Amino acid sequence: MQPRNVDLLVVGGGKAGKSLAMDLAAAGQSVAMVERGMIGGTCINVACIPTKTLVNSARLLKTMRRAAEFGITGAESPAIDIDLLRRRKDDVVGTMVAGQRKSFLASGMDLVIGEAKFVADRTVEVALDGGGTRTISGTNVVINTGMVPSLPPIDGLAGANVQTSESILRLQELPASMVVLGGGYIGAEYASMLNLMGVRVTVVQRGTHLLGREDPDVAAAVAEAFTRDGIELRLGVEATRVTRAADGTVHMELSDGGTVSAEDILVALGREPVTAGLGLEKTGVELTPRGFVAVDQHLRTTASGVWAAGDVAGSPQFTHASWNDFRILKANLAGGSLSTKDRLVPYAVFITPELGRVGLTETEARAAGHNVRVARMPVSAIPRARTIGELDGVWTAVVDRDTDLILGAALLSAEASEVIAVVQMVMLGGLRYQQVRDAVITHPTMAEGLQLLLSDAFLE
Ligand SMILES: Cc1cc2nc3c(=O)[nH]c(=O)nc-3n(C[C@H](O)[C@H](O)[C@H](O)COP(=O)(O)OP(=O)(O)OC[C@H]3O[C@@H](n4cnc5c(N)ncnc54)[C@H](O)[C@@H]3O)c2cc1C
Ligand SMILES: NC(=O)c1ccc[n+]([C@@H]2O[C@H](COP(=O)([O-])OP(=O)(O)OC[C@H]3O[C@@H](n4cnc5c(N)ncnc54)[C@H](O)[C@@H]3O)[C@@H](O)[C@H]2O)c1
Repeated sequence: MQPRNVDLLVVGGGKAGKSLAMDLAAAGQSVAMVERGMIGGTCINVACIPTKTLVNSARLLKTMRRAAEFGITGAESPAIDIDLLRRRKDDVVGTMVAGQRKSFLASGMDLVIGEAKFVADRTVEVALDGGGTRTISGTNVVINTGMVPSLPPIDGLAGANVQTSESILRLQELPASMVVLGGGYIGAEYASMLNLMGVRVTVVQRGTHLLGREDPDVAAAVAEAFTRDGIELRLGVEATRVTRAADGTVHMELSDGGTVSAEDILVALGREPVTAGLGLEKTGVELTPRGFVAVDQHLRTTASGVWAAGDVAGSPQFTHASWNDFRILKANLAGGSLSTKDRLVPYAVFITPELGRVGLTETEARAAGHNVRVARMPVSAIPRARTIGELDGVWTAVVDRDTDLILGAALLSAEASEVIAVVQMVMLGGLRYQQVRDAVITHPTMAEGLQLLLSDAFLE
């Protein structure tokens, strides 16, 4: 049977792919999108949205425990009800998934639920969810298959019935203790959240500091906050062997000869691109040495008419980066030449207090040859932090001494995920740091703290 040919075939309904599919279908193009089951993609189903919903509950619990400090009595013994917690998370996710399905169908796209595999040039065969197969080809094809948790070959790990960032969302009971293997973004967010929920947490991290991509002083401030809140950190060590005893307890042997035991284990050792088994060689798409789809700065793969976007294309692993990939693809499919080069991609790590990041770290700025000034300020200096009783954290910014432009910032505090967007806009607008320092900013807000940070008191 001849494959059905469409103007656009999207393989994997991630942020970039689904946005493009809806957009072009609504504009009248023939579009098919193949998705193997997670309507709306990773972010909505098993990543950003459920985790941040849970983080919100964990923070609320923390605030309620401090109620008396804020002059409120009657909330002395708040507790997590895991069933209600899961129900709220499922409600938030379910509502968003339902909304997505509606939008997909309203756009006029052909939504194909099943597993796609390339069988020829720009052509996939789909093993349909309901049984049977369908073959579809596209004049243009976008690969947006994302990433999945990786389980490295650590002795015993595969047989230890471990939790990943996906399975942990289905927990029926909160364990009394948890070892979190990996101190990157996922490990740090879960460690922080579980600890607030009353789980005794130990983080095992190979690197000498948490959040390996951050400056050592920023990571040290995170480590200090974690330790103060009762999280145990085992830094600079690797897990060498993992076993789960008959009573369910997990035992981990470490490279320094130490051991850690806990009721459960979360593995957060990074994610791997979904490219194996996709049959990409059948359509002439090459991979990078690490298994990502190789793309140029316009998101073109090595095969004519085949594009890739999001995590699988090696874009920064954030939903907003994939969303920006959509904009680039949309322009380039129409003959434009938008590029991923030099784009400013901020992010926030939703630990408590949270870390907002944009631009260069101090280490990166110095390595790039900038003549650097560093601003560093305890969050307790910000009036708003006093009124909300959130004094933990430190803000840093890196300023170019020659141009007075802000090169980057790391804000560890309450509301840092919001304030970092202000810094991003300052950077995008090319404002000098003095223009922020001397502007009129609403009092008392956390954003106002940027003026203090960039004043003589804190800028070296
Ligand atoms: C626990 C966790 C928390 C996170 N928190 C945040 C956060 O707070 N903020 C943030 O910006 N980012 C966060 N991220 C990262 C973010 O989730 C990803 O960067 C983003 O979802 C990547 O989207 P994407 O467009 O690459 O594709 P994805 O959303 O990953 O979509 C890929 C889709 O392809 C489908 N697929 C794969 N193979 C096939 C196939 N063969 N056939 C058909 N369909 C297929 C999959 O089912 C999936 O739906 C988090 C990630 C994790 C794991
Ligand atoms: N808020 C957000 O935007 C957010 C939240 C979660 C995840 N994400 C995205 O998801 C991606 C994946 O997150 P992740 O945390 O799984 O990966 P990661 O790469 O950030 O962290 C993995 C960590 O595991 C450590 N590690 C590796 N092997 C080890 C070993 N054998 N023993 C001990 N430690 C070891 C590494 O040193 C690293 O710190 C991130 O890069 C991020 O872009 C984003």
